Amino acid sequence: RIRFNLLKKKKKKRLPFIKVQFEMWDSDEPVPRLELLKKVKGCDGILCVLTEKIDAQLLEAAGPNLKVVSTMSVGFDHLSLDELKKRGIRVGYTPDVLTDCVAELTVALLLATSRRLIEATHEAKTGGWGTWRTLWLCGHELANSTVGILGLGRIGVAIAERLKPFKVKKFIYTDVAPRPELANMIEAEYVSFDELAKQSDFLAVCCALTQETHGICNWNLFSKMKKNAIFINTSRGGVVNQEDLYEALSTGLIAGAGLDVTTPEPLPTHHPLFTLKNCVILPHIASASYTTRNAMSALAANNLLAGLRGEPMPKELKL
Ligand SMILES: O=C(O)[C@H](O)CO
Repeated sequence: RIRFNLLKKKKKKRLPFIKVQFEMWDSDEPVPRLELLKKVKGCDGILCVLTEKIDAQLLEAAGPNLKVVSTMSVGFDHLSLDELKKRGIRVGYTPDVLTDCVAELTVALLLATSRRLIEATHEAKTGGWGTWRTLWLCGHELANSTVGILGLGRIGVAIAERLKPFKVKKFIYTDVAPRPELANMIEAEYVSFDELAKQSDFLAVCCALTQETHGICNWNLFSKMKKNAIFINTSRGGVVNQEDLYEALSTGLIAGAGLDVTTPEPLPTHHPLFTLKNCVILPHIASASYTTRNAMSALAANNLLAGLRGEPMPKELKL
């Protein structure tokens, strides 16, 4: 629970001193919903992570004091933006500080998937490693490939910058409109959604989950992709139709998929995608480095405090 009082302004340029009373959920497990609904009552601000749904029900439970919601994430699909806007509640989020970390993990996942590293270590450990065989565990290489980016933002650029030294031949991207200022940084060509599907040897999904992108990676996309294509998703599980992805992977329509995000999370261990050798699934760890998580939490706290002071936030989401 957060209360704040403006005590005094010392000098003109100094930030006003605010006294904040807060209650912290001191566990790595999400706050049980009913408890959260009780605890937010009367709060002036909420700092949340992506497991908390900030929707009309929660905003009603918080009541009219609530002025700021600060999420420790770059993604904001867990926030009902319309409801927040309607109530004049400001929103902080954490872009930029996680870009390097997410791009690094995306490259790691791409290589683990395309060079079949998980399968390979499993074979080595469980007796599958026989004599050297010419086509055993062959994968697909980045050299001379075309890499497609679905949704070009800071993270897409950072991924391309890291992949370039692997001698990628061409970067292509699609988005709602061309983004020349970002595309020029990586010499990426703007193409249609269909061309992205047809041309990409590697396709990295980097778009935010919105009503427009929900389920956008479905049979329509997979059926146009190359047989050797590798599909990588480190954005949100909701952009993928998982039944269609399973079909595409199990029938050899595409070569492999690396997913850091799924629907739901955690993905139940009996889910069919876990049965596929050509699907590498990680438990949503793209931003999981100590440096990045510390930076995200500091930024989220500073967003919250700035919002409570009524000042511009370091990173405020335009509603
Ligand atoms: O939205 C985010 O910040 C990421 O998904 C967390 O890893």
